[in-house]
Formats: sequence, C-alpha cells, structure tokens
Amino acid sequence: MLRAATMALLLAGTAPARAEDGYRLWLRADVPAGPIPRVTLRGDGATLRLAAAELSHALPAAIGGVTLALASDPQVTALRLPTATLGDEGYLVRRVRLGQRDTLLITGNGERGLLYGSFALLRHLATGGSAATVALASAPRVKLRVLNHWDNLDGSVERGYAGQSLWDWWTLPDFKDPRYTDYARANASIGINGTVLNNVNAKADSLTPRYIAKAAALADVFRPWGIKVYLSARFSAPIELGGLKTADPRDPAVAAWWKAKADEIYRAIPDFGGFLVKANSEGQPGPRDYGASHADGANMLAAAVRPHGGIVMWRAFVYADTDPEDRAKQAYSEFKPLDGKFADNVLVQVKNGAIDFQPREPFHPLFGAMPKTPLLIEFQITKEYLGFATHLAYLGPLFTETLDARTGRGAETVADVVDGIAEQHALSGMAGVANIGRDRDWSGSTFNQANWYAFGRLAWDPTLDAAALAREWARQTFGTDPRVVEPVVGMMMASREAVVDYTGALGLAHVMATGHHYGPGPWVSDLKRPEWNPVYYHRADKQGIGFDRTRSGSDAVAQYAPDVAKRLADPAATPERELLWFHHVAWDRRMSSGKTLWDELVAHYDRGVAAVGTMRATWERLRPLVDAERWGKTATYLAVQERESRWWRDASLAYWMSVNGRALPAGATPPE
Ligand SMILES: CO[C@H]1[C@H](O)[C@@H](O)[C@H](O)O[C@@H]1C(=O)O
Repeated sequence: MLRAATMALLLAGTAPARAEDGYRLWLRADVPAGPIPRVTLRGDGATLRLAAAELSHALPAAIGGVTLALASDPQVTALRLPTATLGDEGYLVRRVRLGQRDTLLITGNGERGLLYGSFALLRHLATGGSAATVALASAPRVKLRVLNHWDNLDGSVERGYAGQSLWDWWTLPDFKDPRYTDYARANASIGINGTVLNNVNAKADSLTPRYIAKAAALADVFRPWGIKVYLSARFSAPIELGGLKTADPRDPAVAAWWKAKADEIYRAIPDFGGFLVKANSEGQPGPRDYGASHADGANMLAAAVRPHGGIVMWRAFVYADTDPEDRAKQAYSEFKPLDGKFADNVLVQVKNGAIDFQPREPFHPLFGAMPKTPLLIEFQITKEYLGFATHLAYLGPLFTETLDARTGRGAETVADVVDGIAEQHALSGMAGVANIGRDRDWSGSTFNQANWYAFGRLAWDPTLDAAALAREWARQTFGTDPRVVEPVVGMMMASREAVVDYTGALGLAHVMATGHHYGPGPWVSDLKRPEWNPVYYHRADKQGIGFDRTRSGSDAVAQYAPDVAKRLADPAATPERELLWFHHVAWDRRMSSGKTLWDELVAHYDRGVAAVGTMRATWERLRPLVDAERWGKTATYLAVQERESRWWRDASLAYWMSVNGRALPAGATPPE
C-alpha cells in the first residue's frame, strides 16, 4: 500500500516546479484534497510500483479503493474476467469484489498492461469520466509504437524546432537527467513503447562502446515505463568502425561484424529493441552500393539481432537523383518486388505518403501492395513542412486521413495494413518522427504537444477519431471547462486544413522554400537535384498546373490497386483535394464549386488566411480562461502564423500569376 507521502517522495525527483510553462504536458492531475484513496498492489515489480505511484498521486478520494493485480493472480482468475484477448499490454479496469473487498480492479496479463490501465483510468477521470461507473478495457492494435528521434550526437536535432536534443550525450551515462524519466512517463501515458534515440542520417559513432553505454543508461531509465531503446545504424559502420574494406551484406565478414556488434549491444542493453536503417537514401550508404538488395541488407542485420529477440525497421524512403522515374514511384518500384523476401523480424518502414510529409499527401501506394511483409507506417510529428513549431497545425486529421484511406483491396484500410492483423503478421508498427527537445514545453509550443499525444493514442488504436483525441487532449491540458475545450477543439480541427489552404491546396505539394522548408518557394527551379525543385512538382505553365501521374504522364496511379488506380486516373473522379497531385489540368477547368481552377485555388489561399484569423480571434476570447504563460506564447505564435499565411498566399499568388498571366478573381484579397 502506498501513501501520498511515499508518492510525493517518488515523484519529487521528477516533477519540476509548478511553473505554467507547459512542462507538465497533459499529465496535470494534481494530488486531490482530502483522504488519499487506498491503492493496493498485489505483486511487485518496478513497473507495477510506478503504476501504483501514478494512481496514489492523482486519484480522487471518491474513487474508493483501487487494486492493481495481474490476471494470473488467483483472486483475479477467480473472477473469470475477459482478459484472454488483452495480450501482454492490454488492460481491464472494473469494479469487482476481490476476496472480501469491493475495489476498482486494474488488471492485465503483463505489468505494462497495469501501467497503461492506470494511465487510462487517470485519463478517464481527467477528461470528466465518472468514478462510479468506470469500466475500461483496451489492448493495443499495433505492437511497436515508436518515436524516431532525428537527434544528432552533437546535440542538434535534424528538423527539430523545440531546442537541443533531450539526450545530453556529454553527461551520459553518468548523469541521468530527471527529464529522461518525465519523457518516459509522458510516453507511457499514451502507450508509446519504443524510442529510436538517434538520427536516421546516422553516424557510425552511435554504435561505438562509448555511445552504447550512454544508450544503455537511457534504456535503464525507460525500461520500467515499458519503453525499449532502438538505435539508427549506419550501414557502412563495418568500414568506419570495423576497418573492413566493404559493407556488402553478402560478405560473411560483414555479417560476422554485425553479429558481434549486436552481441556487444545486447550485453549492455539486454532488451535492446533493434536497428532502424536509412539506406541508399539521400546519400546514406546501403546494400545497393554493392548491387545487393534492400532485403539482403535488412536480413543480414536481422540475423544479427534475432538471437536476442531484436528486430530491424528498414526504411523504404528511397529516391535516386540518377533515376528519371517520378520520385513518387521509386519506393514502390524498389520494394514491391521484395515482398515476402524480408526475414520475419524485419518491418519495412514506409512514410504516410510517397513524397515527404507534405501538409497533404495521398496514402503511399506500398500500403496494400506488400501483403507478405509487415509495413510500419512513418508519420512526421515535428512539422518540417507545416510551419515548424510556430504555426498551429493539429496533425490528428492528417494521421487519420491516411489511416482511414481504403487501399482498394476489399474493404482494407491503411490502418488494417499497419496493424497486420488480417495478414497475421507477428510484427506491426507505427513510427513518429518526434517533435521533442529541451524546450520547457518539450515540443516548441503547447499545441505541438497535441501532435505527440495524438500520435501515441493512434499508434495504440489507429481507428480513433481525430476530434475525439483533440477533445481528450484539451481536457487534460486546459481542464474540462467547455468554454475552453470546445473553442480549442474547433481551432485544432481547422488548423491543418488552414495550413494546406495557405501553402497550396488541391493536391499541390513540395512548393516550399529550399533547405529549411519554411515559407513559400514555388518558383525554385535551380537546385542540383531536379526532384528537389518545387517546379518539378507543380509543373505550372501558361495553360495549366499539376503533375500528370496518369498513363499520359508518369503513370504513378498504376501503382495503386485497380479500383483506386481507375478512380485516380480520371480527373473527374479524383478527390479535388488531390487533383493536382495526379493530374495536370487547365487553369480554366470547371471545379465542383462552379469556379474555375484558378479562382478555386485563389479562394483556398484566402480561406486559409481567414481561418488563421478566426483561430486568433477565438484564442483572444479565451484569454481570461487560460493561464497567462501558455496563453501568451500561443497568442504570439498565432500572430506570426497569420502574418506568414499572408506571406505564403501573396508570394504564391504572385508567382502563379507570373506563370499564368491571370488577374485575381473579383473579391479576392489583393496581395499586400
Ligand atoms: C532525416 O532526413 C530527412 C530530411 O531531413 C528531411 O528533409 C526529409 O523529410 O526526409 C529525410 C528522411 O526522412 O530521411
């Protein structure tokens, strides 16, 4: 049994001062006034103790006694509860008579289930759920729910907008910053069970004994929270670290090197998760350098980690500057033929869309095309193309838009491919490129926290609803006052579409500035790699705009299942929000609104700018109801977003008009 005092002690090391700087994220349940409920822990273990501590810390007295017990506990078994389908991470929360006592039971088949069940109970209560009638049961649909940190060993973060890397590689392994525990706690609260510590543009050093020891220290902190550590591996490490002449995966000496390296890592981190690999992509070394296939490369690494129960996450983000083929087609062309050729402890990691984390992309054609291979979907939580940390863009709708998409194979959705249940894949996964850094609010802004939150919840259950998750997050982050929650949810649900509208709607993509990808740049055409130039994507000319991906063009649509391919091959049947992704059409084309394409595009820009204005006005009205610190920073950022949405519109329209020679339609806001 744990009392508040013990609990306070337990958390003293981790809970920072109660500044309203967003540090506490969505975990804001405070020690309630009045008697502390009895938390009974049947059994022991580091994870169980953390679960009990969480409960003791935040449960209201009204809940009465709570018991944490595994389903294998004889008293629980005797209740014949439906725990068989919970797996080792699922949980069940229910009022029962346990032995001679009435209690609220949190049970599951594994310690992690009890931890997740405890957080689920606290979430239920923090979002206004009833203490009296609480009955929860859930098991994750996706096995690997992983954050990818693009953190470099020098403390910088590629595409990071929330300060330096959270990992202080310099003071590790000796000093374990309390923030590491708070990071693990936050992730456990949303069901995340894996973290890749370093950038996919990996340096070989990350696999040296020095860094393995640092990773091991982090693994020790994360383990009781049910989180495994993974590392990005540089494919040529046998050369850089082992002094070998080659990294050819078919060379026994290379395979032996990796086997020894894996053994070394597992000596330091017994539950090491495995490797994430970016190979033959954007200049990274890989098996293709030796004429070997991606499967050869992945399977060699898979063999090295298999004896230890490890896995390999092999990225399919490949496109070559030497390949004239439409960039959107290349990953499919390279990986589809390898379906079923990967070892069973390999997952192929595929980005949500075929280009690169744009504000809107049709789902990647590999989803549904490799039924014999577990495909791990990769989303970007950090907003490289949606305004960095500054612009408010809730990504829940972007995530669910992809997950709900029908692949064209029967009723299959992308979420079905990802959970791998239909194909009976032993492995399944969802990865999110983290938006986490040393900033006090972790993600660079309060609202960016919602993207981390939504990712975790959707990885647990890809069928969850984006608006419901926004409401869940808002209630835990700002309290349950509907005068705050509903306007906040309204802002969030409008935000991503606003970004699409003021950066380039109707299927336009990759029209941003070069290098940093912040702000407009549709005019860019002089970069050394043609597929890096925005003009490569929009192909605007005097007559029209858009990328013809039908048979008369690159025929990328043919990579989708026949039903989907047939629909996308027809501009009239293609959803207008994806029109210019698949078709090159005339500026005069009549749209479903009755407007011409040009007038419609202009209207989208105006709508995007207006939507940001509405978000700002809504937030202004919430000033008396939100703490000054978080209100102030958000208000400042919204002002920047409004100014920059106009910048996006004005610069883009000026460019399109320079190409099509047209005037703005009547009623359009003239550029400033
Ligand atoms: C880590 O590299 C990134 C690169 O910064 C980014 O611009 C692009 O999104 O994709 C790459 C990738 O996903 O590998």
